[in-house]
Order: sequence, then structure tokens, then C-alpha cells
Amino acid sequence: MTSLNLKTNIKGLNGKITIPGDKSISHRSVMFGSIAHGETKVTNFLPGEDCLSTISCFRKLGVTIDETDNQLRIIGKGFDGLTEPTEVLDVGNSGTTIRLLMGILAGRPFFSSLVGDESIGKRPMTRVTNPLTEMGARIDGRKNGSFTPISLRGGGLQPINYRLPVASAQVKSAIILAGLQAEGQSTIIEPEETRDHTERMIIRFGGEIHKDNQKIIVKGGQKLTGTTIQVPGDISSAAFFLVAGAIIPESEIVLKDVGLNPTRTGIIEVMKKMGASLEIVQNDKESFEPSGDLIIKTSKLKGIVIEGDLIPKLIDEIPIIALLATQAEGTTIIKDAEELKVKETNRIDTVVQELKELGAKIEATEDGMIIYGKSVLSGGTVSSHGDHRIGMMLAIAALLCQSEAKLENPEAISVSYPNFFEHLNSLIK
Ligand SMILES: O=C(O)C1=C[C@@H](OP(=O)(O)O)[C@@H](O)[C@H](O)C1
Ligand SMILES: C=C(OP(=O)(O)O)C(=O)O
Repeated sequence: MTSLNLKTNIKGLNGKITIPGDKSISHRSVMFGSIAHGETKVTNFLPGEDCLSTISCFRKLGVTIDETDNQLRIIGKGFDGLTEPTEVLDVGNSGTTIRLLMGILAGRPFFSSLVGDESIGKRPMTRVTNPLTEMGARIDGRKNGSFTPISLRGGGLQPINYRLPVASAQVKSAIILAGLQAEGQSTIIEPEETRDHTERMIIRFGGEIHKDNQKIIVKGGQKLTGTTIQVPGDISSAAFFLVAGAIIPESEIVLKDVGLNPTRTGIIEVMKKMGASLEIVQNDKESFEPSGDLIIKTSKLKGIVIEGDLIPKLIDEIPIIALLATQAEGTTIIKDAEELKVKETNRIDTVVQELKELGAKIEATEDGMIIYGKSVLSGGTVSSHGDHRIGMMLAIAALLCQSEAKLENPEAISVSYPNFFEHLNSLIK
């Protein structure tokens, strides 16, 4: 583990950056390319560590995947073409990889075992293993099947009618992927709408799925066909520069080709409500995932309440929204965000602890946090705690710090944004 001296006391972030590919869509492009028949070509694939873990797992399942310059060529042989792995499948730090992969493996009549890093070892898996077991998969794992390492023997799945106990796109997607292999029709009801990239992928790969508000219906036994996927920029990565542009004096940043799927744009809604000077130029090119350019300028902000069905649409952006709120006049309250406790870290605790260290006035609550603005950030030594989003949030916070700031374990950032510091430095005069 290393530490990095961060840039502090900056005025003016100016310029244009092209945000790297969306992590959720990159994962799914590998998975769907693998379970479809024929060739899939992916452009603007995110070469972050999480997505590389997904590639590595599918190669171990017998799929040929060529990767050059953020482009993939995947030779899919259908669900039936996946083969029993001779090695353990290592998902690294990636919750999306393990949970969606279990949905695919649940339908495969062979044995596999899954492990991940220390953080994955603390994240709950029964939310996925319970419905998959109900469908007929045989799954076991540490602490009565709750945590990795996990072993799985799939095949012979029955369809399911399932009401999700938590709003989670990973759980929904795992059941959809198992449902595609079940005998009959499955129905999934989500408590709040979550990101719908899996549903869009099925249609892009020539399959069928029906959505009626929060009710999703998927038929088993469908044959998917390889296609081309152009991955848009990741709005969750863009979020760091949206906030940086809004809070650093004398800034104007253009973010090119950012994904604008309405199930992901909660951050835009929040920033506009807080008074940010944010312009959206929607791309008109026809795509299965909408995108556009975002232009952000230094803004005068006010505190707001963030809660309810907006939370799943900005769940990964809450750490950086907390920083934004420290620079708004008045109080910001974030509620209904208990899910933050089971991410790469307990993000309620890590955000509060690290922003406090820099001088922010912020307190944790049972389901979120309260941030009192506007506060002056001083400086100090902070840590990513091995969580990429905490690391990037702290690097942006440091830009406002009046004295030195040091980040421990900055390496974690390469999980979702390997060239983050290169992009940040290109905007500093
Ligand atoms: O489906 C996905 O790609 C993701 C869903 C979300 O997790 P949950 O489903 O656990 O909310 C999100 O936090 C994660 O970064 C990516
Ligand atoms: C929670 C995240 O990812 P995952 O669940 O895939 O580890 C994230 O990227 O913020």
C-alpha cells in the first residue's frame, strides 16, 4: 500500500475529458457476449480491474475473448457452450461480477467455486443465493452460504415469482440471467426501479423481456445472438468531475459521451436541485443506451433532502454528493441509503470519517448522513480504505484543502477509473 500527496488549494479546473466506459455496461457486454451465439464486438470497454475480473472468469469458463485498446471480440457459444472451470473463479473486488455470474452459473449443470478479495468476503450473498436456490441451484458457502468462498452446482432450473427484498440491480440481474435458463416464465418485482442495463442488453442481443413499472417478466429457453456494443461513458465516473467543476472556483469542464440512462441520472437531478450550473447536450445518435455531453461550471449551491426512489439512481454517487453538500449553503440530508453499508466499504462510515478528517461538518445516521454546509476543508492524511469511490472523492476534496493532503491506498481507484489522475491533472492549469 502506498500513499500519494494530493494536489490542494486549486483554482480553475478547465478543459474537456472523455469519460471512460460504463462499468455496469462493460461487465454485461462480456457476460452477454459469452452466453450469446456468435461474435460480439465491444468498443469503449472499461479496462478497470473489476471488468478485467469478469473477462478472466469467462475465459476460465471456456469463452474466447480478445482484448485490444479497449475493444473486445467475444466468441459466444451460448449458455450450453460454457464449460466446467478447472480453476477457482476469482471476482477480485467486484460485487457485480460475482452476483451476475452466480445467476449464469445457476443454470449450468457443472461445478464451480467463487472467491474474491477481503472486501467481497464481507458483502452479503444470500440476497442472490436464496432466490437461485429456490430456482433449483445447489449453492454453499462460508457461514451457511452467506459469504465467499462459494461453491455452486447448477442446472434444471424452475422459474420463479420473486419480490426483491432490496432495490438491487445486481440481484434483479442474477435472477433474470437464471430466468433465461429456466423452464417457463419468471416474474420479478423490484421495490424501486434500479438500473436496467441487463434488460436493455437482452433486447440488444435479440431476446425478449417485458417491463411494467417495477414488474419484470422473462421467459426461459431464449436464444441470444452476438451483436455490437458501443459502451457510453460512465456517469458514476463523470460524477467526480461534475462535482469538482461545481465546487472549485473559476472552473468549466466539458465531459464527453456520458451515459444518460434515466435509471442512472439521479446525480444530475440532485445537482440541478442544489443549483448547479449544469448543461446537457444529448447525443442524437440512436443507441440502446442514451448518452450526451455534460458541461459544468462553478456553481452556488444550496442544501437539499435526498431520499426515496431517487437513491437507487445515484447509489454509487453518494460519497461524491456528500462532498458536494459540504460546499452548499445549509443542510443536506441523505436518507433511505442503508445499502451503502454493504458496498466495497461501509460507505456511510468511511465517507463521514474521512470528510470529518478534512474538516467537514458531517454526521452519520442509521440510513444515511447529514451534512452541514458550507465548510472550509483544511487538510490531513486520509485513506481510500481500499474503496475506489472513496479514494476519488477524497482526491477531489483535497483540491479545496488549504494545507497538505495525503491519500493512503490510492491504487484502489483503478477498480473503476484507471486513468483518473491523468484526467484530473489535464484539467489543472
Ligand atoms: O448492477 C450493477 O452493475 C450495479 C448495481 C449496484 O449495486 P446493487 O445492485 O448492489 O445496488 C451498484 O452499486 C454497483 O456499482 C453496480
Ligand atoms: C458498488 C460498486 O461496485 P460492485 O458492487 O460491482 O463491487 C461500485 O462500483 O461502487
